[in-house]
Amino acid sequence: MGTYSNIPLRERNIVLIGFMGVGKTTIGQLVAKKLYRDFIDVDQEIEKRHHMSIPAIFEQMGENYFRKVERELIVDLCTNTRLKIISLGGGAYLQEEVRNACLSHGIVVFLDLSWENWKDRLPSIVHDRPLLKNKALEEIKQLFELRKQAYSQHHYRVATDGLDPETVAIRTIELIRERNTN
Ligand SMILES: Nc1ncnc2c1ncn2[C@@H]1O[C@H](COP(=O)(O)OP(=O)(O)OP(=O)(O)O)[C@@H](O)[C@H]1O
Ligand SMILES: O=C(O)C1=C[C@@H](O)[C@@H](O)[C@H](O)C1
Ligand SMILES: [Mg+2]
Repeated sequence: MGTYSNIPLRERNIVLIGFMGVGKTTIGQLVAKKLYRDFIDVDQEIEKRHHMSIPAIFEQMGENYFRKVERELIVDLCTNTRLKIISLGGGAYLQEEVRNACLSHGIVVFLDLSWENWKDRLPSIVHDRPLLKNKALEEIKQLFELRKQAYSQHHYRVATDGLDPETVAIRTIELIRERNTN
């Protein structure tokens, strides 16, 4: 994986990727707290800037508009900030420009939850994820499988099945530390 940035490893943003509901927001907050770093959740940042919820943005402005705003924000954060913990929205990483910016300037961590475990989480997340609404489980599974290809482009992978958020956060930090100091 090419690295074209001259940002020192220890200063790079840590970027969490993975499917909707795997825990990017939850884990990102914990990692930031443990490392005494600022946390930025891209979905929350877009909601704040628009004074609107993600479902409302999708409904009133459309998904294409959301994707453009999401892409521009992430490229800006990757290029112009350091030392942050950044949680992406689940679909952001499907955009090539986003992948390139994150991989070049940041440390990309893929939170990997199996489909079997993920589907138990669906009832708790469906209400505010417009892409999950009114979809049959089989359709969601196809989306889950389809996106694996993009998520496979990462620096680190943390398998999260059966682990509570605290443990996932600790593993994430340990993994990055181990590799960066060896
Ligand atoms: N390791 C975990 N074990 C159990 N539940 C978890 C874990 N991580 C997150 N959750 C729960 O799963 C739900 C989704 O988590 P979260 O919002 O962090 O996902 P996300 O990856 O940020 O989703 P999105 O891509 O839509 O932003 C929340 O209810 C959260 O409490
Ligand atoms: O996976 C996706 O495409 C999305 C995930 C959420 O984080 C939000 O960014 C939005 O609901 C779209
Ligand atoms: Mg999130």
